[in-house]
Amino acid sequence: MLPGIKLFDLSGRAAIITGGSKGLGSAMAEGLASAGADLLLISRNQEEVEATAARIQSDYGNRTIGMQADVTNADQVAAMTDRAMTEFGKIDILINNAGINTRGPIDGLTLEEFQEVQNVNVTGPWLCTKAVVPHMKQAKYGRIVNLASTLGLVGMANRTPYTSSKGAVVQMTRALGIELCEFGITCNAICPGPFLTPMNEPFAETEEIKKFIVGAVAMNRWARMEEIQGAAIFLSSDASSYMTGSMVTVDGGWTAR
Ligand SMILES: NC(=O)c1ccc[n+]([C@@H]2O[C@H](COP(=O)([O-])OP(=O)(O)OC[C@H]3O[C@@H](n4cnc5c(N)ncnc54)[C@H](O)[C@@H]3O)[C@@H](O)[C@H]2O)c1
Ligand SMILES: O=C(O)[C@H](O)[C@@H](O)[C@H](O)[C@H](O)CO
Repeated sequence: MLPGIKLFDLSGRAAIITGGSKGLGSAMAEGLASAGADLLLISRNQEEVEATAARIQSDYGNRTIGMQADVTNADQVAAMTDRAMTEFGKIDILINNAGINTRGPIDGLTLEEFQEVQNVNVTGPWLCTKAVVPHMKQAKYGRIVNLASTLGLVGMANRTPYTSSKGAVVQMTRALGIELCEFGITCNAICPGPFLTPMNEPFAETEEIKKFIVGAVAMNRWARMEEIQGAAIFLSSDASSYMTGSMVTVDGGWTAR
């Protein structure tokens, strides 16, 4: 192994995770904390994100800070970046995880509902990346990990806002992967399959989702929350140094079919 390269070891690294208060964001926060990273978790819900940060810091002994910020608000994103620089002096890793999913047939959705999903899922990661990149360029190092989705790769009925936004995240990841690699910064995406997070819980018992889990997912089951952590640690670490603009599917074999 090359001197100074730390495969899967994130000790001494500082990461921002958006949407880090619950769901996949908090699962990935635990994964990165277990690999040694210090964390700034962002969410719109201050109480929730502070509670998650306190729990992770106490369980893993790293530094974990929770902060309220909306990824669609440029001033709040600037405050997020400033806070990370003040607390850690650098930003090694950005995980663009915050996202929303509004479902329904196209003729039952409003323009505002469509635009809100694009705003959070596409403008959010773009704004957060734009804010951290100058610091990463200066350090000549960075790992940007976007949470796309299998629904950025394949279609699903009644998901036009979400599939459109995740297709855009896939393409943004490819463009940034190419644009940033000359500065020592990689940008890759995870495309998760179905995880039983607060985003999906209200739909878990619907016939549509039950049929989908059995019919589309080769492993015939929901993912366990910790099953997102390997890909998140890998793409945040030196182990993925020759990857940029890549999609890593964690989908129980859904898109292999
Ligand atoms: N759950 C799945 O099966 C699944 C599958 C594929 C992709 N994803 C993607 O993974 C990511 C996380 O999904 P999840 O299921 O954990 O969702 P979730 O709803 O359980 O959690 C989303 C998090 O994002 C935060 N958030 C939402 N809008 C925000 C905003 N404007 N600013 C700041 N924070 C905001 C919420 O506060 C929360 O912390 C999303 O991008 C989602 O699209 C999820
Ligand atoms: O109800 C839904 O819209 C789906 O269940 C999604 O949330 C998927 O689980 C996920 O996006 C897979 O890529």
